[in-house]
Amino acid sequence: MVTVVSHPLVQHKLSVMRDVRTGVKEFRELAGELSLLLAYEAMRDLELAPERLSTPITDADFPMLSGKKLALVAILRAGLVMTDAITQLVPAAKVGHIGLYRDPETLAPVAYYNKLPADIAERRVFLTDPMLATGGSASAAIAFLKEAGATTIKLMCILAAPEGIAVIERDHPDVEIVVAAVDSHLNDHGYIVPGLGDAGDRIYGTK
Ligand SMILES: O=P(O)(O)OC[C@H]1O[C@H](OP(=O)(O)OP(=O)(O)O)[C@H](O)[C@@H]1O
Ligand SMILES: O=c1cc[nH]c(=O)[nH]1
Ligand SMILES: [Mg+2]
Repeated sequence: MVTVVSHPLVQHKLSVMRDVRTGVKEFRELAGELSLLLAYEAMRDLELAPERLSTPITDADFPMLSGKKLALVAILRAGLVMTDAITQLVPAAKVGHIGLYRDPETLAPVAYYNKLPADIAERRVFLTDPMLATGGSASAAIAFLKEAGATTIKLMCILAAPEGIAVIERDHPDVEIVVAAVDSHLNDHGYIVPGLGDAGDRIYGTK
């Protein structure tokens, strides 16, 4: 299942990120802001349970988060800016990191790091990566999470290509995707068109 967050604030911020004139500082800030808005949508179905509390006026039952605890997992590098932002909303969430880069020739994901919370199997996982292009990186990351025992996984991306969505739906039909926009297609180098360029390079200023 794919949820496209069509809220005007999300769409405006994404358009500014796409603009080639947007510099590193603003791009990184916008990626963080968009991540909060995507998380608001992705976490819409978190469970609540009534808890007895005292206001200054009286005692009553009020909704508090219940159910599985949360884990945020970043696909390095670019997913890091998303988990960093989202911890503002859910400070008790544990954070995992999966290091993957895409081989520029084959476009296949290459794994170089993997550090997940020990109790990942008991947590609801929100996997972050700004870009879902061929889907190879996200599919490999989800496979790592499942090997580690995770059963409830949502993938949060800023931008996706139809090709990447199709790969996740094929490899991991149980994983929901929350994204700000789905673009037209991939170019011959595996970049999303019209896209926003290389997210990692634009976040960290490495090009
Ligand atoms: O869907 P895919 O075709 O796998 O492409 C998407 C991946 O490419 C980018 O990472 P990149 O390989 O550039 O690594 P980086 O974040 O370290 O720059 C992006 O952040 C995704 O992880
Ligand atoms: O368009 C793309 C595709 C993969 N990775 C990116 O950062 N951008
Ligand atoms: Mg990159």
